Parts: sequence; structure tokens; C-alpha cells
Amino acid sequence: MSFNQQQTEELNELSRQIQSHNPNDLIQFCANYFNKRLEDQRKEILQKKDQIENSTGLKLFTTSTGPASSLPPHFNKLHSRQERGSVAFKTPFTDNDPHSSTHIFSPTDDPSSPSNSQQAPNSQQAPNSQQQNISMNTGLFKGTYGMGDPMSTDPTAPATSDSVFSPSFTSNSDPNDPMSKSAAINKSGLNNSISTGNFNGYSNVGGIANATFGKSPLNFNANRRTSVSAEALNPDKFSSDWKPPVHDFSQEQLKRLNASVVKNFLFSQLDEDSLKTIIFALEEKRVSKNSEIIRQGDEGDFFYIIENGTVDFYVNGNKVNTSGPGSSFGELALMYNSPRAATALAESDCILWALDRMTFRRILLEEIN
Ligand SMILES: Nc1ncnc2c1ncn2[C@@H]1O[C@@H]2COP(=O)(O)O[C@H]2[C@H]1O
Repeated sequence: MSFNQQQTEELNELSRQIQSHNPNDLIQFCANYFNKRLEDQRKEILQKKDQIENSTGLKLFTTSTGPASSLPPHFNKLHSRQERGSVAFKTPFTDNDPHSSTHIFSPTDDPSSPSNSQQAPNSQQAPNSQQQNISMNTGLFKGTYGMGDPMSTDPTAPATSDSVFSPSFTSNSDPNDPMSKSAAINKSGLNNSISTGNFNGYSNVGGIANATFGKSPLNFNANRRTSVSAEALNPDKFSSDWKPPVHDFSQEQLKRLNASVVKNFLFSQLDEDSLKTIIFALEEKRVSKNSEIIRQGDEGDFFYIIENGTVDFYVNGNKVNTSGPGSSFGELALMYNSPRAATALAESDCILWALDRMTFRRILLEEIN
């Protein structure tokens, strides 16, 4: 088989990058490289959006304006969409998180260096492990950072109803497209790297202890996988009768959800039904200090929101990030069907809310697409 022109150009450029950086971790480097390519491609589409709309008269990205159904009684006090703020998907690792006043970047980071393994080559905004990004109260779903702005230049934001993909650019039936509606995951095929059982009460998952600042406490990633098995990600295995989980909450949990997570969980692109679905699909998970919540290289199983506590992130053993209450993490593997990009360790006892992979993809990503 011969490559077409686009494929040849992509491969040539990748070769050039590899030759110029000579990375130690080739697989990680390639992953970073293509993530950056994806970012750039989306950014370009955003920048051309108005131009295309003006010249064609077509509205490429419509915003859902349908009437919202009512929430169940427990959530009558949920904030209105306006009160929840404007939000869309944002990953805080490949560009500056506007919530963080302490986010520090080094423009000279080597993309293949362990401290920067999620960062794409040539990025001007690489998180530097020597300059820790302490982003308390920041997160993917925190509002007020210009999300919902159709011309937002956040290249990492997945498609929202206002942004990113034009109908001609992405096919909803392309299983290779990580944002494809058909690229659903068969959860039964997933390896739950941190099983729900580990969260039943405070536990020390993985026995990781004595974390030292800036370095992972143990060689926790020795068995790092560099790809996610085709079986786990086979969209054909998605069952059409899938239903999102509906959990029972105690009054006390509802109160906490209402007071913290829901307030910070700003799914402004979701209609009330979807918001309700997401909220009832959340599972409370408590982890004890030093527990491994996510292991780099594993398959993605849950997306997490931090209600309480602090979580540290390590890439190839180097601490790269810290998140606190209101932040969320674990979105990358679910969004891109990729291995976990970092290890997440509880820096303190934490209360987390976990959203399973299927609900994340089927409700959240589809809804904001
Ligand atoms: N510097 C970082 N690089 C990659 N992932 C990070 C980083 N800091 C925090 N994370 C989070 O760690 C998570 C590990 O699982 P995911 O790859 O699904 O999603 C990742 C991010 O949410």
C-alpha cells in the first residue's frame, strides 16, 4: 500500500521531529506529537469558523436552545445554566489554565522529557516539573474562562455545540475519530485500573506511601502500557441498550453534591436532562492519602471530580501537576481512547466523584458536541 500525499507529509514531518528531538521515549513523543497536531487542526478550524460561515451562509456550530426539562426534586436548587456559568471542556495540561494564577510554563521543555510527556512538541506552554503548577480550585469544568466562546482558542477543548468540528470535518461514524459518536467504548472490556472496591472507605490503593516532592514515591509505572487494547476500544462492541448508571444518594451526599460538585461542575453546554443523567451517574469515591487513583499507561475507566483533598500528577515518575477541590482529571484517556497520560496520587485523603467512561463519552462528549 502506498501512502497518499497527506499521509506522506504527516509521516515526513513526524520523522523530522523525531530526528530533531531524538526522544528517549519514542512512543510518548509520537503521542505528544499527534496530540499537538490535533490541537493545531482544531485551532485552525476555530479560526476559520467565521470566515466559512460568512462565505457559505451556513451556521456550522449551533447551540442547543431547546427547553430544559425539570430536574428531580433533589436538584431543584441546582444553579441555572446562567448561574453555572459558561463552560466547555478544557484540559489544563496542554495550555495555560486560566483559573490558575500560579501556572508556570517553560517554553524550552523537551516534549519527550518525563516532566512534559503530555505536552506536544514545540509547545510554548509546557508545564515544567521544576516549576510546579499548583492549581487549586481549577478544573476542566470550572466556568468563566471563556468557554462557550466559539472563537475560544483553547485547542484542547473538545467539540462543544459552539465550537470545533464542522460537519464536513468530522464524521460521526468514524471509529477512528476519538470524538466520534460511534467511537463508544465497551466498558466490560476495560481494565479498571483502580477498581471501585478500592474506594470503599479510605484505602491505600497500591500501597504507595512516602511520596517525596517532585518525584513519584515508587516506580509505580514500571509496567506502563503504551497503548490501549483494540478489544477494549472496539466501537463495535458497544451495546445499543446501554443505560447510564443511576445511583442512589443519601441526603447528606445530595447536600454535598449541591454545595460543591454541582456548583463547580459547570456543564453549561448540557441540557437539564443530560446534567441530571451525569449527576446521578456519579459515584462517590474516597481515597486515602498516598493512594494511586490512576496509573499512567492504564486504560481509562473513570473521570474524576475532586470534592475535597489534593491530587498530585506524575508523568514518568516526575511530579507535573497538583489539583484541588473543584478540579477534575482523568479526561484525556476517555476523550482520546488513549492510555492514561499521568499517574494520579492522592496527596491527602480525598473525596472524589467518579463518572464512568461510558457515561462520560455517551452523554458528556456527545452532548457538548
Ligand atoms: N501534566 C499532565 N499530563 C498529563 N495528564 C495530566 C497532567 N496533569 C494532570 N493530568 C491528569 O492526569 C490524568 C491521567 O489520566 P488521563 O490521561 O485520562 O487524564 C490525565 C489528566 O487529567
